Amino acid sequence: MSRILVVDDEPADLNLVRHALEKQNYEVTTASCAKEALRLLRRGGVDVAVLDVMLPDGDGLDVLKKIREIDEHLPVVFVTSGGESSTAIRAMKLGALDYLLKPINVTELRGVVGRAVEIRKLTESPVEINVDSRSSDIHSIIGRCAAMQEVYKSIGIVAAQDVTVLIRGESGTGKELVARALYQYSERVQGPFLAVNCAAIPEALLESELFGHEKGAFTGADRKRIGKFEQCRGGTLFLDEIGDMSPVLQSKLLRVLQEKQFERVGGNETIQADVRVIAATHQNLEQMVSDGDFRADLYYRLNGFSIHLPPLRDRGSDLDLLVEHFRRHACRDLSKEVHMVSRDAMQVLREYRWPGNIRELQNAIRQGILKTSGPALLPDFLPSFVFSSSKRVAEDQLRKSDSSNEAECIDATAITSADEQRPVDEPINIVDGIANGPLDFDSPHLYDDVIGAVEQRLVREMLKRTGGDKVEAARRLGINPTLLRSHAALELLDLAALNHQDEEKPLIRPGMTLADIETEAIRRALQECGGCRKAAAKQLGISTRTMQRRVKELGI
Ligand SMILES: Nc1ncnc2c1ncn2[C@@H]1O[C@H](COP(=O)(O)OP(=O)(O)OP(=O)(O)O)[C@@H](O)[C@H]1O
Repeated sequence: MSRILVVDDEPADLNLVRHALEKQNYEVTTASCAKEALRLLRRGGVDVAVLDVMLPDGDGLDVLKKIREIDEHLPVVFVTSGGESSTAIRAMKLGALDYLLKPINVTELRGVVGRAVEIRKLTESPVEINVDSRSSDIHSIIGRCAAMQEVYKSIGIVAAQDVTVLIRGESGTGKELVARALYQYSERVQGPFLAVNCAAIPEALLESELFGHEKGAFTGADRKRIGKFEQCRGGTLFLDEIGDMSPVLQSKLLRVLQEKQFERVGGNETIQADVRVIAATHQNLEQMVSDGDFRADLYYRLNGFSIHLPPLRDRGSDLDLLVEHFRRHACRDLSKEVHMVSRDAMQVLREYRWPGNIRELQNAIRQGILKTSGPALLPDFLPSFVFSSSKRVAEDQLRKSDSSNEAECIDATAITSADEQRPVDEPINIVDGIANGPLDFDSPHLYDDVIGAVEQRLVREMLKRTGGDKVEAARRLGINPTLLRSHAALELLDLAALNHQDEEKPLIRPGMTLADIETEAIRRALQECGGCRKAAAKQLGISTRTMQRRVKELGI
């Protein structure tokens, strides 16, 4: 139950507010002066304060400043008689949530306090962070970083207002989740919430999907169809990937937003739209406007209130919370008992850049849990793209592979010391001494082991000849890194250095599945195209819609 502190030195007003709020099932605490109010606030547990602007021992501005020292985010609602409104307005500029005029209108009071309570919930306990709670919902928004606190505040401010909201952020940052939160905390919560992904529906069908069509409107329109704007009457329509909307549809959407009217495709009847639109995009709409790909007037209309979701790599220790959240849910869904993520695996997860953000993290944890047989998720169980991008783990692996190679019959380093003594230009038989014992023809890794060992020897030899110049060594070897089999050879050449020189980075690495390779290809194309799916799709020779679908399916 939310606790409201009401402070007023006039007993009649104090009682009026107290009764009005108690009827709403709030727990109400009262005080008649600033000193008493601050004492109660210091004790904690207050969710919202409703304060008279003029108290016998201080005015609203002073009290607000002191409140802020105690509780930075406490929603404060001022109550004022007409004469002190300027103080109340100044207090709002200092961060008070709202102010009410005396005589108090109870409905208004309840509305403002209700909103304040929601904001408090969203900002102070916005997420399920009790990792042991079995009841926690997979759809909870998890995160405590400052940027996410801003998101919660924005949700609190705008959710209950019937305005269009634009949610921006890279793919997989939780835009749909936020849209649902906006809906959930809105007045329209009794109405439907419908979502349309503008990039996933073929252009020709999208208009009819949104606005419906009359029978015979076009070939194949054998019956009248009700579109989402009509279905969603009284509710909230989430238009995802708004940047992919065609110019014709952009105009039609603008009209709905401005005039709240539209016609079905092929129809004359004007239909009233009682729908709140929440739009989302990962695209740079400003750039699209200046390129002429997105209508400026629609952009301004949508951008009236926007919420920006930070990429996962900027969320600091929220990653740990999210990992824990997804571990628990994956275990529950897959009936696995993986009690923890090992420290090394956490390190790998922290070092990865997460271009696919939270969706990618969720999938990585799920895949890891699937592969884990013991009680702890270890780095080896993480998808290869996460694992192999961690430098520290790569070094560990190199050490491991070096030490295990020493013990095994296939040995890339067997004649290294002899090589050191040999003049640089003396001919060498690179396979000599590679196998220092009988080969295990039953080994499933025999090919990789033998070829990998030869590679290592070859790379070492070339590095010697180029005086350690890795880029030159790769060039002279004519190496296509995608074909290298041995991790140690890759490390010797220091792919990071090669990439830095704009050399090709291996797209295909040993152990990758087809899905891994596709994921990697899409991720790179996106990176090269600055996150623009359209351009990346073009680069890969697939349609934007296929790109859209694969990004979701592969959890990029
Ligand atoms: N803060 C968060 N806490 C917990 N789960 C989250 C959070 N943000 C996103 N997720 C989860 O990550 C996945 C992707 O989120 P969502 O679909 O909302 O992202 P999106 O930004 O809309 O992606 P896209 O741009 O690709 O449509 C979902 O499974 C969602 O539940």
